[in-house]
Amino acid sequence: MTAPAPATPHRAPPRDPALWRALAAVLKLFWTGQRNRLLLGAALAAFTVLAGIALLGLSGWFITATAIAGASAATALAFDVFAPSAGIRLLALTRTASRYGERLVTHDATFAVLAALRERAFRGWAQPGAARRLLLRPARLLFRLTSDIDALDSLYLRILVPAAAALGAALAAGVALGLINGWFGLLAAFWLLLAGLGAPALAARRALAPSRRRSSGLETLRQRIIELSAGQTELVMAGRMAAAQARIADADARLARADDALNRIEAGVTAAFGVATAALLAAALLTVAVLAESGGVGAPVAAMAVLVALAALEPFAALRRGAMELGRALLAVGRLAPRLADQPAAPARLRPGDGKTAATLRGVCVRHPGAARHVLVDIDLNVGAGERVAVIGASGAGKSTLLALLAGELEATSGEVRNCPASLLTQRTELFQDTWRGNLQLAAPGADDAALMAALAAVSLDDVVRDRAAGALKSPLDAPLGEGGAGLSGGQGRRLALARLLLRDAPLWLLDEPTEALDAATAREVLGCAARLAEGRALIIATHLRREAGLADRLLVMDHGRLTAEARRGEPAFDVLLAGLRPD
Ligand SMILES: Nc1ncnc2c1ncn2[C@@H]1O[C@H](COP(=O)(O)OP(=O)(O)OP(=O)(O)O)[C@@H](O)[C@H]1O
Repeated sequence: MTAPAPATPHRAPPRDPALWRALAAVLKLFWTGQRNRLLLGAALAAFTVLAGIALLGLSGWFITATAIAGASAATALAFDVFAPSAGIRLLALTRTASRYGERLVTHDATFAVLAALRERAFRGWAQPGAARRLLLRPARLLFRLTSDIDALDSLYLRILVPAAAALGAALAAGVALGLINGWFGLLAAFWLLLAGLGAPALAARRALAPSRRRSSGLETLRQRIIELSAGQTELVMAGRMAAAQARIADADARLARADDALNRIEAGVTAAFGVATAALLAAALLTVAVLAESGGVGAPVAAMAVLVALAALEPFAALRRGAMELGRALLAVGRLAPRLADQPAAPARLRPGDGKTAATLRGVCVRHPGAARHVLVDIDLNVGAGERVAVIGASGAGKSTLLALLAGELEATSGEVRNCPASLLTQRTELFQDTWRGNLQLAAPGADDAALMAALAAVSLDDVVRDRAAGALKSPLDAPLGEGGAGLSGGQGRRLALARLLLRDAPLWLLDEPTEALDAATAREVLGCAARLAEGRALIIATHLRREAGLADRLLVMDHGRLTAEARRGEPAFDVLLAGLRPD
């Protein structure tokens, strides 16, 4: 079970220039990724809103004009009902079509951008340093990859698009009402912008803190629930179950408090829109009454003006949701931006080009990120092509770190590392709940079924997978594997890991305690398999076990991060060192 993680600290306040730079960088990714579709979506949204306002205005005018025209037979016969009703139908149809098109285009463009961002973020986290940090907090990685990226959809869908449509509405209403009376148009546009943008802006500002609290509260709640369900047994044994439940209840209560605060703000902004609408309605009625009194406008135009003013405020209400989600989106932007930036390419490893060397290290020191002291100190090492080397030494001496360095998972703090492409077999076999094919293709995404079956045959697992599939599936590789390789014996799991190594086809294999947890007979079988498959490759094995070190032609002794002794097969020291290792 992972150690309980503290609640995520709240990130920099929104005035932080770094946050605005990050926001600009994320918006730039939207812009460069899907510029045309994003613009088309915003244009369709603005058109939908304008068509809605025109529809309401024209309907008001038409109903009033028809009523007045119907007052006498002469005016009723002269009144043209066809042109306005055709206009109403046209507006209704185009509004429906453009709304449908807008939804399609904006969501399609947003999902395309988010999919690209998710891949970019994933690649960012797959960098050696970031991946190692996140492995300590896997629940956070999951949350960041899902919720944080999803939160970015509000930036375009719920903030930029409604804002563009609302501004278009204010402008169009201002011009339409200005044609009736200049001051009327100017003041209406001013009120629309002041109330329509002011209320959501105020709400967004007030909602920043609670929506950040909500987001981090949700992350903490998920993390604690995962910890509780993954570590139930340990918690019960340690008598800490009640405390773990209390921590979940506490996170839940914090989440509920943040939800309450957000609901209050949302209710407030809804009320503010109600007041702003009522004020606009009253002012518009008074204005048209005065204009009608002075003979400036007739009743149909007056009705149209009131409805246009009312309809123009409605698009601003759509900004309400964006305002509530701005805090969450900004928090996501702040957390994601460093991972979305173009990753500096890892310093190019120099590869030995002579065909005789698999790895050369000169004066190499390594320190783990955040650690105070070096784990590897002044390492000089030369491993020939096809050579088999075992690194032995006490637990914590730095053997796994040396392999991680050669695998490219860690960078040297100083010194020079040259090695040919390497594959690492870690101490734990990482197998996932997926098909056999999915588990194997992790090593070679492009490998076809024939190549995968050949790799399984090389480790004598082809019959096992055929038995599992029992002919019921299209391909034996479709057979499912349980989480952590559940359903496989320890030896089979290790052999499956060896098959993956084979699929990578690297000239240097790094084996970290390859048979540590296996019984002697299974270990011999796995080691025989590894020795056969590694033919022609260089092999570096980190081990405490005699049977594993016995594969090597040379033994290297590591002590507190330094290589302190070595012996080649045939030298008396080799047998002495081998004899000092743990027997089967
Ligand atoms: N990610 C890490 N961050 C900080 N320190 C680490 C990290 N990984 C390992 N260390 C430390 O580096 C030192 C060497 O660890 P390493 O795993 O390389 O030793 P090892 O010789 O392989 O041990 P073992 O035989 O038990 O596997 C240890 O003191 C360990 O605590």
